[in-house]
Amino acid sequence: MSTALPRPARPSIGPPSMALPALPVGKTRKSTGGLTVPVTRSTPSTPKGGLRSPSTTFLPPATPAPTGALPQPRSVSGFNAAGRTIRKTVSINSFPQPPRGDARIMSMPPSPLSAGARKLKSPTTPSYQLSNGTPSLLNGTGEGRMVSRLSGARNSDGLISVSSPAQSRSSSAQDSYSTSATQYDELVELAQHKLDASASNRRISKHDGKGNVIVSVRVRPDSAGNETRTDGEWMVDGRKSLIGYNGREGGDYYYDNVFTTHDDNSRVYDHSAKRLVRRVMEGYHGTVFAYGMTGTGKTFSMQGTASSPGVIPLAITDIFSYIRETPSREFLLRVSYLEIYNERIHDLLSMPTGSGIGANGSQEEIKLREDSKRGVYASPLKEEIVQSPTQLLRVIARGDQARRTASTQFNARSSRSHAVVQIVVESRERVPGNTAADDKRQGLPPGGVRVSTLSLIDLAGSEKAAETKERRQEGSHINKSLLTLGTVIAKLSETKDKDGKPADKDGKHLPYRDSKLTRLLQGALSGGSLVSILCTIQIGAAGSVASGNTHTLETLNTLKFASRAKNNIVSHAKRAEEALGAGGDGGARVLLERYRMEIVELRKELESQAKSNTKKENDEEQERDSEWERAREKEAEQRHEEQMLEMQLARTALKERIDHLNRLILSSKSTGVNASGSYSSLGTHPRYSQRSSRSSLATTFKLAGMERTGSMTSTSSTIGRKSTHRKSSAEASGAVMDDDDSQGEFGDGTASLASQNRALQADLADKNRYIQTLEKRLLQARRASSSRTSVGLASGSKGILVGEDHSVSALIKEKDAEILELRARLDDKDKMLTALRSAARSRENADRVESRAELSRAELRTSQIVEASSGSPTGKGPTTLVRQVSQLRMRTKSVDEMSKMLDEMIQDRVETGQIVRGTRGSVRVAPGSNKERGVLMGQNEPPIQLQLLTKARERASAAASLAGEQMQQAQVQQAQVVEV
Ligand SMILES: Nc1ncnc2c1ncn2[C@@H]1O[C@H](COP(=O)(O)OP(=O)(O)OP(=O)(O)O)[C@@H](O)[C@H]1O
Repeated sequence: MSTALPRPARPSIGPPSMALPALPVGKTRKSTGGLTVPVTRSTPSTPKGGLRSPSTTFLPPATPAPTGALPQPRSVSGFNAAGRTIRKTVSINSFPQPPRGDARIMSMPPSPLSAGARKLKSPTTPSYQLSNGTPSLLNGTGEGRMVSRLSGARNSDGLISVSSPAQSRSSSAQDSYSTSATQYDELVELAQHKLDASASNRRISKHDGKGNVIVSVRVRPDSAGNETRTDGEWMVDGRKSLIGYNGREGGDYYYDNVFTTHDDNSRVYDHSAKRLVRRVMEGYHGTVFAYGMTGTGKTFSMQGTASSPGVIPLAITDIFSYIRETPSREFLLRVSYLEIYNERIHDLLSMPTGSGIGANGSQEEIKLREDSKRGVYASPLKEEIVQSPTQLLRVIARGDQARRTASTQFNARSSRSHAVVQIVVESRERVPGNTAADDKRQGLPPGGVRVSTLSLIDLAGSEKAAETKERRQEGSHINKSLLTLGTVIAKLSETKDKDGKPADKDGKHLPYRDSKLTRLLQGALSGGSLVSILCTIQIGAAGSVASGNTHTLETLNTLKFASRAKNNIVSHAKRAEEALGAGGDGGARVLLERYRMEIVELRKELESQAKSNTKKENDEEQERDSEWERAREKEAEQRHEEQMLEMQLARTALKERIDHLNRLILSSKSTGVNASGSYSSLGTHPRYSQRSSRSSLATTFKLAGMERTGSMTSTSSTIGRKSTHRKSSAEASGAVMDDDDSQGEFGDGTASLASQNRALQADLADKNRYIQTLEKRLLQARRASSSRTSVGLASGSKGILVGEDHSVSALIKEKDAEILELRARLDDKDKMLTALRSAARSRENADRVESRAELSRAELRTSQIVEASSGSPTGKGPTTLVRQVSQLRMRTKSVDEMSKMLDEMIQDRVETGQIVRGTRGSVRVAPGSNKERGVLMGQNEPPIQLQLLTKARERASAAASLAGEQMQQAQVQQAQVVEV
């Protein structure tokens, strides 16, 4: 959506460029030293203390103005009512609104300045009914039209027709300022509507681009803060936007705005830049620059102070206000800040702050490039995207810090470089009804992006002379670039060369390339931009520095520069076209579009990532769950295995213990039970193991074998046959007691008893150790179980672990019970052994008595036999036979006694219900007996005691029958012997 602004016709009467005063070059100024203040003070009609009325004060000189004078000679005839109206139209502030269709077609003077010039030419031209103005983008809403009624109203306030004292004017000026431009615009708008209907036949030139250029002059107060004196050569009239100089080369200079010393920065901004800034936000390029001699207030006007912000901060405020007020579009702002110092471009945003002069040696050289779309631009240049006024101001303040300043003759902090703040505004229309989120979701570009640029330039001040070499060098560069600027502006025309490029009136190239400044301003000066030029002057009081001849010349030069700029610069600024997509017009520069596309892409990527992430998360969660399940199962398995292991261990331990006990019992049998099945008297209980060795030995002797007793008897009776007895004893032992290993290596029973004692004690120690080991294991199992229980409780798996704990506890209890039972069994054995010992003792006593009697009887019989049959043919003596018979009898008796004793014990058990006697004499464990369970641990075997008892009994029976047979054989032999 581009708006082709009307290209204004060149002013029919332009300032004669050839007659312009020299530009601010030192030498020139020196040569023009003769431009002294004209002796116009003598003008008798100048009212004292007040601004001279144009009609009375600024009479045209008797002689025509010098040829070099600007074409705004004072004209008395021009200041009639009509002239006032005309003058008013000169002010760009009162310019009407931008062109609107047919309403713009009005027969108006094409340009404010040309109107002024026309006024000079036709001073008696009657005033226009419609106060006109060049159709301009910078004139608010008036669009270049103003009804005479309005003019009349303005006239009626006496601002134009009646010159007022300075004080009166200044207060009026203030009033004027307090009446906002917007209000004024509204009035004009109202008038325009009325005009549209009635004046459609009137046409204004749509082609006068001068309305797009505003030239203002600001007068700085003197250093003492005094009001600018208007007596003498100078006259400043803010309302008339007039500066009159009464001296040599003097004249009246009319501009769009003349700001007096009373006008503050806010007013300056409102009238010179506000509308331009607004147009930039609408898509036009705009350039504001301050031009003037050093120390006249350029920086003060552009930057201002904290209490009185200048054009730059006020523009920034307006930019963001516009963005706020325009919800239908979205904006992106980026800012760059460069300076041209000694004809080199430096990026002020890339320089370290406070670097001062010459501290940028390491910076990459920035060059000016040209592009058909962008025009002339500096590259590489840092651009910062800003999102708030504060941020933007901070960026600019940072650049200010880096800017070069130095003290000069007229300014303690003089800018030594041209500084260019460039704010690039990208904007795009939002699709109606769609929120930004919708746009992003759909990924549809809602519209093209429009890019416009606002350049705010604070030029370095022209300077005549400098004290130091450095200042002189700076000054020469500054002056050269300003001279080139003035030259270009002076040569500006609508003429194009054969290539279609702007050329001067003679068709020659314009010297834009002669300086970096003009090259950079080329786009603005050649009409592609709205332009506002603020020229600052100081015409101070008499006696001040500013009142010197040189200073006056500089001031005049500034005024002439401003006049030329106003007359020559023609702006055909067009609203920038909207670039569709990143590849459209504007190309890669359109960051907004790029960002938007990037956002859309990123959003898509994010969504797809989010989807895949969600899926991945689900998968991971499932994986985690299954892993957790697996871990739990594994843990449970491990726990189960541990439990099984513990149980196995416990079972193994118990089995071992049972085996051990069984071994002990068997060992007891082997050591303590003789061939007739009697038991060793040594118990497993410690207290029994500590019994006196004498008792044990005695018992063992009795249990070890009857041949031992026999041996003793034999020894005691037949000392001379000791060796024979021993042999016989060994034979008998080998024949009768095959399983008796308790006799020891010496076979005398004494050594065996000692070794038995040792073995039993060792067994006892083993058992104790074993019990301790078992107790330790149980303790460990308890601890492990309790720790698992606590862990299980902490992890919330109460049920399982508590259950497990119960099973472990039950196991422990069971094991405890088993231990108790084992102990009880040991006690039982001890008791049994004690009983066996006592029985053996009593039997031993009885045996002694009986054996003595038997011995005497046998000896008696033997002696009788010997006497009856001397010299036996068998070789066996009758004494040996008798002894054998005696031994057999004793053994038979002993076996009987043992059997009897065992029967008694079995009977005891039967009575106590521990065992049940079968029908054929067999025994078995009583069902439900605790001991059975304790001993057998679930095995279907009879208890060890019973096995032993049964076995002993069987052996005893076998021994008895054997003894009986032997006895019978002995008796037969004896009978044979007797017969023999
Ligand atoms: N309108 C004004 N009202 C009050 N003080 C002003 C005004 N204009 C300028 N000054 C003061 O004058 C001094 C010089 O002003 P400034 O630095 O803006 O001049 P300049 O034109 O930028 O000079 P240079 O070209 O050397 O940088 C500053 O101290 C500033 O405060």
